[in-house]
Parts: sequence; structure tokens; C-alpha cells
Amino acid sequence: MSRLQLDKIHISFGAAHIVNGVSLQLEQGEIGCLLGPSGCGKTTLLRAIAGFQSLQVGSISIDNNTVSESNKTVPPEQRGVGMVFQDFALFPHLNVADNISFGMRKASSTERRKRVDELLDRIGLPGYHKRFPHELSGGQQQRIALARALAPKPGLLLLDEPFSSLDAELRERLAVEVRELLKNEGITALLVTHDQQEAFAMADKAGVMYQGELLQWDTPYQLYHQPRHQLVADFIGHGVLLQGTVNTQGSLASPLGMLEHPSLMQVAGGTPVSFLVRPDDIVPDPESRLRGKIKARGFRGAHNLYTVQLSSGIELLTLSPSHEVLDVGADIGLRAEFDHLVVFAADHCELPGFHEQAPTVQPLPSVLPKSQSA
Ligand SMILES: Nc1ncnc2c1ncn2[C@@H]1O[C@H](COP(=O)(O)OP(=O)(O)OP(=O)(O)O)[C@@H](O)[C@H]1O
Repeated sequence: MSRLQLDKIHISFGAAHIVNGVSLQLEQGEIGCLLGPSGCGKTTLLRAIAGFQSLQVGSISIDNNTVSESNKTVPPEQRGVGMVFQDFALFPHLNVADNISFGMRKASSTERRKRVDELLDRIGLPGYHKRFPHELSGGQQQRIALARALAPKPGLLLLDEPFSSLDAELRERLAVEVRELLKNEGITALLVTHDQQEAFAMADKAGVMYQGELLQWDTPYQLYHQPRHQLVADFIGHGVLLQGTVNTQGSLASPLGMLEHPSLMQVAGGTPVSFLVRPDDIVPDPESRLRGKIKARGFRGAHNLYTVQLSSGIELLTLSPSHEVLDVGADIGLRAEFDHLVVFAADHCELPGFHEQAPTVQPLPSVLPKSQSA
């Protein structure tokens, strides 16, 4: 297992800056995931780590050996890096055993057989040695592609959207299985994906890229609960960003009411901010005067996700157990119940100090609970 370190790397194609100052680390045996919109530079970054793409600035080290910098690119075959790509083409004329052992040419035939047996067991396909790729399902082919990449025991494995051609259910199951397999094999891995659920299921560390920049490199939990940038908050999970203004008493006037939090005292009166409201921060409350109309309902298994529009036009999201169905078009009362606040300044960067404590929410006169207004 290897340690991977990227230090402020820049990659351009002509005048186009595709990767801008990306730094990240993966410790030995850690699994990392890169997320981000199409074209943000994820594959380019992976190709640079594999050695297929040179850098203009910065450095890439594997196990403290610099493998890429501005004037040096160690070739892919000398990096000890395995790869699984989206178009995982197995060799169609080779059977499963020969596909898996393809990269083990230096090993003895006994070693190869042993490793093939071991990997087929681990991926849940024992006895599949003699099958040909066209006799396998998509999920089975992808497992074999993974086994082929793992066979030579690379220190580092790079995976570029390895499950994207598979259906959602199989994708999620494979993500969990592959995490277990990588952990058992003790391999450090970096995965590119469009799918947050896949990233959450697999990653020890994950990051969101946007226009060539890595906005945050963190645990999946922190990406969701403590996004450092508004674009990360927007990209990860469901939620809405509401605007508010900090007043001179250190409170935040917002469409949900007056929010109070000690860290607001550090923010100058009159400062406009935005704050993140996740579906779990808003609870249905028939007694509340904060009311809206249900615009949409999405089934999420245990819960339904509702989009509710307030009379101001602002839309909020809320969750409710799926066995209690609320109708689209119905009037609903809502209450804000934050565990912590995530507040962004005008430059879209997070303001510090809001995580440790929950804010209190003073309903605005127009959103006082029914019982207090009579
Ligand atoms: N060899 C190249 N020459 C010129 N431009 C390139 C080259 N390779 C990639 N690009 C451009 O770099 C940008 C980033 O591409 P990249 O494939 O890294 O994005 P990505 O985040 O992986 O996207 P996707 O999620 O759609 O796969 C794109 O605008 C792409 O057109």
C-alpha cells in the first residue's frame, strides 16, 4: 500500500487551465473519491497520477518518491499504479483466469493460479475461471476488471467512474463490496465518480472539484455537514441556501425567523450572508405559522422528500416518514430545528465558528406559532 501526495499541481492544455493548484493526500490504505461536475478536471487529475499526463507546476509523490513535477514524468509502468476505467474492456478472446492474470507475467504459473483463485473468491465468482467475457453480466465483468487491476498487487489503484455503466442498485452494492475488497487487500485507492452515494459508501476522504480547483478535501461527513464553500454545499446532498442579514445586535434576520448564535457577534452589522438549510433542518409542524404549499414529493425509501414553497416564493426541503404521505398542493406548517449552522460570506467561503453550537430560532411575528399569536 502506498501513500499519495499531490502538491499544488497545475495542468494546462494550451491556454486552458484544466487543473489549478490541487493538493491532496491519501495515507496508506485510504480510499479517496473525487466528485465534481462534468469537465471540472477529475479524469485529467487521475491521468496525471497514473503518469499519462505531465504537469506544468507542482508535484506528485507516491511513497515519498516524486513521480511527476514540471520537468519529470515517471512512465506509468514504473509507478506501481493499477487502473480501472469506465470502459473496462476485458480482453474478449481471453477467459476470466487469463484476463485476471494478464498483468502477472513475471509471476510463476503456480503463483498466478493461486492469485486468480484468491481474487475470484474475494469478488464472489469462484469457479468462473473458464468463462469468457461475453458470458458474464455487466456487474460480473466489472468485478473481473477490478480483479485484473488488483492481481499484481499495486500499491495504488485509480478508478475512473468504474460503475457508471451499471444500474443504481448494483452500483451501490458494488461500491460497498469494492470498499471491503480494497480494505482486505490493503490498497490505497482514488476513485472518480459522479455519484455521491457511491462516494459516501466508499470513501475515507472525498473532495469536490470545480473548474480545476479542489474546493475541499475532507471526510464525507464533513463535506456534508461542514462544507467550506458554497459550491460544495450546493453539490453535496440536498439543501437550499437562504439569504439573510446580520443586524447590529448579532442576530441574523432570515426568511425562517431571527437566528441567534454567539458567532454572529463576530460578524459586522449589515453583513449579508447565506446559510445552508438541509431537509433535516426543517421539520413538519402543524402548529407552526411558518407555512407553505407542497410543490413536489420524492420517494426516498424510508422517507419522502418534500419541496415546500413559502408565500415569499422561497422553497424549503423537508423529510417525512414515507408511510405518512402528504399530498402535493397541501398546506403544511414547518419549523426550523438546526443542529448547527453553515454560514457563507459574500465571497462564498464559509464563516468559521458556527459548528459547535445550535442556533436558536426566534420566529418572526408573521411566523409565530398559532398558539402564541392570539
Ligand atoms: N488532451 C486534451 N486536450 C485538450 N483539452 C482537454 C484534453 N483532455 C481534457 N481536456 C479538457 O479538459 C477539461 C477537463 O476534462 P476532464 O476529462 O478531466 O473532466 P472530468 O471532470 O473528468 O469530466 P467528466 O466528469 O465529464 O468525465 C475538459 O474541458 C476537457 O475538454
